[in-house]
Amino acid sequence: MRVAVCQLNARDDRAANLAAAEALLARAAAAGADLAVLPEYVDYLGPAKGMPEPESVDGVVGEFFAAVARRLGIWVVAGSFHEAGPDPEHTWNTLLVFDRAGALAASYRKIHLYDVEIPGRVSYLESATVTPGDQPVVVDVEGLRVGLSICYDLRFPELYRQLATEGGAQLLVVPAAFMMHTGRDHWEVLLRARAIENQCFVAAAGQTGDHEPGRTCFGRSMVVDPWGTVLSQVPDGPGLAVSDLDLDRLRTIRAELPSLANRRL
Ligand SMILES: NC(=O)CCC(=O)C(=O)O
Repeated sequence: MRVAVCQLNARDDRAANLAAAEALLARAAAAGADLAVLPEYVDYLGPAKGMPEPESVDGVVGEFFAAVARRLGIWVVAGSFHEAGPDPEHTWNTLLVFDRAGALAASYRKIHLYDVEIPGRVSYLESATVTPGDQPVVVDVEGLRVGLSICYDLRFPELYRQLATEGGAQLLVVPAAFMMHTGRDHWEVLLRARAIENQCFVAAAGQTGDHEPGRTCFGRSMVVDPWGTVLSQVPDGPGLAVSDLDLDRLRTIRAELPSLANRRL
């Protein structure tokens, strides 16, 4: 299984963001990727007042990525967009997974919302406009068990432990818009920790650069193996990284260092 992580600089122009995402997916397909992961808020990352109307999973964003997955013949993790819910004041932050035929294989609503106040650095209250999801999701991608998550979820190891143990995940995907201020020190450490402690591959696709005043994302999208080794990484700016997932290596690591099996709590 070959995986691509696509790093974007989405802004306040949805058509341009979708076109940029499609171009990266085309490059991923040309590089032989079976599965490509896109960042959180792939279609729009700009001021609230210009935000497109929230929509259902078969709205503009869903239809767009279904068609691209079908045309390119690859699996696409389109993470994420503002899904409309019953509460007009709140959306869900939802990731969609499309198979090679463009069929919706799974969806996941971000469980942990980014409510953080770091004076002078970060001020964000995601729960003011987003309703948390409550369902961990693992999807079967041609025999590979893939656990789904979004950005701030990364700080909550109990979610990933559940994906790996109860869900049998072998790959953990993390579409993100991780902030520059926290990303510098935490992003890679957290990704490698989730990979090591759950003995899973991790494919993390982030937004990069400036999006709107006060919002700069760290980028550094990467693929990590179950030993915690970074297999590939995207440098600053939009782009992609591609890695092959060696499932024999995962099985060897789990057999030789059986920390998942040795759990006592
Ligand atoms: N969009 C997010 O969830 C941001 C998470 C983040 O930057 C962090 O430090 O955590």
